[in-house]
Amino acid sequence: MQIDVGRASYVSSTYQGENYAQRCPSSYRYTHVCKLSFKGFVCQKTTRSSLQSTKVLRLRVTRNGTISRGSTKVQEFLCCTLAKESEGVVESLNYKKENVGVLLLNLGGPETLEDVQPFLYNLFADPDIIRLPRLLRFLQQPLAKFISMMRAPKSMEGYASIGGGSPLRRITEEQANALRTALEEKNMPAKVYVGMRYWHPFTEEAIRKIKKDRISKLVVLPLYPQFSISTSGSSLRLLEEIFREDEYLVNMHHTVIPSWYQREGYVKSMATLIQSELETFQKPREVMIFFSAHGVPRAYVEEAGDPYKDEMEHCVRLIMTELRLRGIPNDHTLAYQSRVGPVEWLKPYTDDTIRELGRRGVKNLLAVPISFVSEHIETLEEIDVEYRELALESGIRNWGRVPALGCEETFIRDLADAVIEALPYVGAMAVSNLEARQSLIPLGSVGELLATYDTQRRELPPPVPVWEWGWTKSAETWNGRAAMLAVLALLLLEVSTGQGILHQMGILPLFH
Ligand SMILES: C=CC1=C(C)c2cc3[nH]c(cc4nc(cc5[nH]c(cc1n2)c(C)c5CCC(=O)O)C(CCC(=O)O)=C4C)c(C)c3C=C
Ligand SMILES: [Fe+2]
Repeated sequence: MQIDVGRASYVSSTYQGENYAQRCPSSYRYTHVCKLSFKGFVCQKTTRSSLQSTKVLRLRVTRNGTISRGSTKVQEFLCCTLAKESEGVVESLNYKKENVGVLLLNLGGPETLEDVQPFLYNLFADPDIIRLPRLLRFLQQPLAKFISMMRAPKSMEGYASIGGGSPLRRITEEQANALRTALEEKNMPAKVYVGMRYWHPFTEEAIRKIKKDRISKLVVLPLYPQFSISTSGSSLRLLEEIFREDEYLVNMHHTVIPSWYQREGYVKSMATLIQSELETFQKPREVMIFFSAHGVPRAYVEEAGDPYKDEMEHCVRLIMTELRLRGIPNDHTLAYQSRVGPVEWLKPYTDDTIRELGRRGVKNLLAVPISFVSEHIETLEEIDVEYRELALESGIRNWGRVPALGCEETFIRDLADAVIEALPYVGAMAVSNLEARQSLIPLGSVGELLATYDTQRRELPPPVPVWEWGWTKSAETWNGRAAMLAVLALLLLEVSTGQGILHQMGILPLFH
């Protein structure tokens, strides 16, 4: 028996009737367990690509060793598996060389203070951030201009305090380089591209490079561990639009890794960072582990079906389980930070929780930013400055913060494994693979993935106010809504009459 990938002799001598899982090194068993039985020429591949789900794929192997279903994917899967498992043993892999690319998607951030307002404009012009009723969609851009101008001074203050710009581009590019090296070390040479949603290098720039390099297989990897409509979802929607309009891209095989917080490498690297930061406290056992996730408006979860909250809670459980296995029994809390505007965001809020923990007599707090893998304004300013100050005022004596993962080795190596494991699925999901639907958000093509959630694209309350005043939360909410209506009415009037303050400021004509 022989399969025409990998080293034929290796395949024939070891796979016959044998439980492949028994031959895998233990570290490897977590990611792939392959059971190949050639009796009756059925090949069964069991993939545990995450701690969460076990996937089983049955395939027919013909008498001459070729696989009758999904042959290319499986051949490549076996190839990667063989190459990985028997590193140094396999000398030649005679499968067709593909031009593999990895596209890292991220938010992007202003690099200078002048960039802040146009960056905010791009963010608020995103219909996945401000979703207007169909009839008012024509107002998206003028509204984005208006809100970005209102918010820019406050945001600029924040960016000024962290050195005049966001470190996101630099860190993401370092991560891309590290991932390329890790893939090379795993015998899977690939080009790695960075595509930002709201600032340079924009997704469109990355796509231009991908086309120029004639990439034939693309793995799309949003750099958000957990999936949200407002982050990965928005980036993927943009990507889908770009793909749909381009003949080359429509035909290029691709797959998406929608969320990966459940991967062993991520969970373990987070646990290691927490463990080492705990050791900096005088009494590590008494420290409250305080997970602070970026919030989203509640309506995203409750009305549009955003899996973000579920994934976040699951993520925290996995990290805590890993810490317990390491003999770290500390208490922990999860709260949501960075809310903007008068609508309700996911609760509990980070600031309220810090005050509450202070009231309950907690004296040692270790903040763990959990929704993002690089340092950014919300770790460097909001957590390190604002929340630290609030914690000390609330009676917490010792404060610590876990650094973002950045280019941490185990993490990057695991991302490389995620890419390698995704490759067999490239181009495969258009056939509505049942196996892929087992996970919360399935691995799949952009189009199919977007169809699995938020199908109706319901209108959502705008998460940001266009104006804020008032003393109480409820007054703020109603003021916000009233102001929103007033501004919309003004905008409507301006658009219909061609006269008004925005025209005088030179804003509206830009969008005509
Ligand atoms: C998982 C992470 C993030 C989610 C979810 C998210 C949702 C979300 N954000 C805004 C509004 C703003 N976000 C801003 C910056 C920003 N957001 C994230 C991550 C998530 N956002 C990051 C990493 C950054 C920082 C980038 C950097 O430059 O370092 C900003 C700009 C900064 C500011 O003015 O506060 C805004 C505004 C909304 C409305 C939203 C969900 C609907
Ligand atoms: Fe944000």
